[in-house]
Amino acid sequence: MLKKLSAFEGIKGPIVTIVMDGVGYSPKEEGNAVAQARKPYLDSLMKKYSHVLLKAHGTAVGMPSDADMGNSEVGHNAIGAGQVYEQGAALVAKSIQTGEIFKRDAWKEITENVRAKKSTLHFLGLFSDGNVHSNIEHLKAMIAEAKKEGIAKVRVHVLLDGRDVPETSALDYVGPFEKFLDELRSPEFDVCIASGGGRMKITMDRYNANWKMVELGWKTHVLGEGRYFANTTEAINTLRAETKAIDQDLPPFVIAKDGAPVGTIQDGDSVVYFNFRGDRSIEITRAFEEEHFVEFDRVRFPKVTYAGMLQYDGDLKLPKRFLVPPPAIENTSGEWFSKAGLKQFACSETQKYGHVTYFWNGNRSSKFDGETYLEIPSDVVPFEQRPWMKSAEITDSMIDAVASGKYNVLRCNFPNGDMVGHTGSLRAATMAVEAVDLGLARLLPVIDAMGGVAIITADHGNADEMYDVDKKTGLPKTNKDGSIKAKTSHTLNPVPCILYDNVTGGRLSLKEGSWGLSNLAATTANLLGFEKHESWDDSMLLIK
Ligand SMILES: O=C(O)[C@H](O)COP(=O)(O)O
Ligand SMILES: [Mn+2]
Ligand SMILES: [Mn+2]
Repeated sequence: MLKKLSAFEGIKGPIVTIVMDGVGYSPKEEGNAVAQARKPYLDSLMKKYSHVLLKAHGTAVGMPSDADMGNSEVGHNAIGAGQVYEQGAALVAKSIQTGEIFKRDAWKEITENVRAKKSTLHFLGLFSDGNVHSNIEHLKAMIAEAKKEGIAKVRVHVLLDGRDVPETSALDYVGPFEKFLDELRSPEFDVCIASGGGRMKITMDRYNANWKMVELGWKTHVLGEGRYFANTTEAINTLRAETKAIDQDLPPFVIAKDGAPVGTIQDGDSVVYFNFRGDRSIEITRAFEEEHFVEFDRVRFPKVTYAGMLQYDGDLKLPKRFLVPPPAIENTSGEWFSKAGLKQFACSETQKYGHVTYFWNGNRSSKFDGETYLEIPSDVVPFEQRPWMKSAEITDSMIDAVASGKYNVLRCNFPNGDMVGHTGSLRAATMAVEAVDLGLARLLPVIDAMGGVAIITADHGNADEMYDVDKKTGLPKTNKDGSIKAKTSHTLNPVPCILYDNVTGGRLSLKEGSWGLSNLAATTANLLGFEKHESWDDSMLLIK
């Protein structure tokens, strides 16, 4: 049980954590949608209330190095668990480096299956070195190992990124990768790319937001249905010229030879989904694993030996076979607040719903006792067209939940800074931040009225840098037509953390220090009048 604090009895009203997804802090104004947004409420909070900056990237959130940006999974894991675990990106890299991955049963089953049946080994996943969902180096290591182990035929299905890496960088990955395959290819080893498409068009949907994407991916990778091209470079060049889309939004393509697709997925094949992150892996995994599947008509359901890079959901055991064990995230704040008998409320719209539930609770999909979840359905539109997203509805629901008096601890996520930040539109991203500001201005007074306190923070940066800046010159890069190259990915910047307290008469503040997202759980525990769990990182709270 969490012990009661002796120095402080705890706030009587609700403690509310508000995550402004993708709203990082940078002193640089140019290309910074957060700084440029008209957000009088948030600006006044930064003047009036105790605040600090939190590290939200690199080793502070369990990434392999400090060159790695943060992301929603590692960010919400750290906030919810109050601790830093080595995350998927680091675990897989290590397992490959030590060779452990190839000694485990999952890899052996995948490879023995294709050797025994003389069938094809397929790799499907996000094709970049973004290190958020996947890393192309992991893919290359597995292909090289497959050749070493005498596998005869490999097909690769590539989901183009442009979201965790520069927006039109796909050919920077395709070129060197084709060369890598050319060097491996031999009469005994037949390897090539078989299909692909933009990650926001096919396969990588999350939280059941848009199953049509997964259906289109299935048609592309499994059935080989779609527009044929002779190779990936031709596909990308043609589709870019026709659609003007950035990589993440490019339509699907099928690589064909002599009028037939080169790599459909058939009975007896093995399939490795090489993304390590779960949210955008669960739906396609279900399509490959579920015997009775109702989300769309698969037309053909090949009997394959399937493995995910990691297990994506420990409660649902999805997938059954995985190449590397996921981090065992234990003693989350959700669990211990539940054991303390507290009532918890979590809310976001579909796009971030799993962030405040599944990621928050250490990648568990089931609830702890006393937890209530509310999902507001997201629009299925390009978010630069609706930068306000469902911020008003999230605010309405949070106001109702706070005012109901039923909950001791509440959490919500405003997706705007992140989802609109990923589109690369600076104009829309400033509006996204402004929409969050409107929400805060409505919600926080209700928390006052209930005698509560709020922590306003974020999980990583995104909208704080909307220009792709040349590291050497410090100037924004430009496109061929002279326009500024947009940055669609997250940033390495810290995030704000504001303690909004109008109820203790100034007794509480945040200590100066070198803090990260993993310090939030202990801080919340203290606000509730409890000591932190022994495994959590320290509280930032100073109590007078
Ligand atoms: O999945 C995505 O949309 C991006 O790769 C990462 O964004 P998130 O970590 O904020 O979800
Ligand atoms: Mn996020
Ligand atoms: Mn994001």
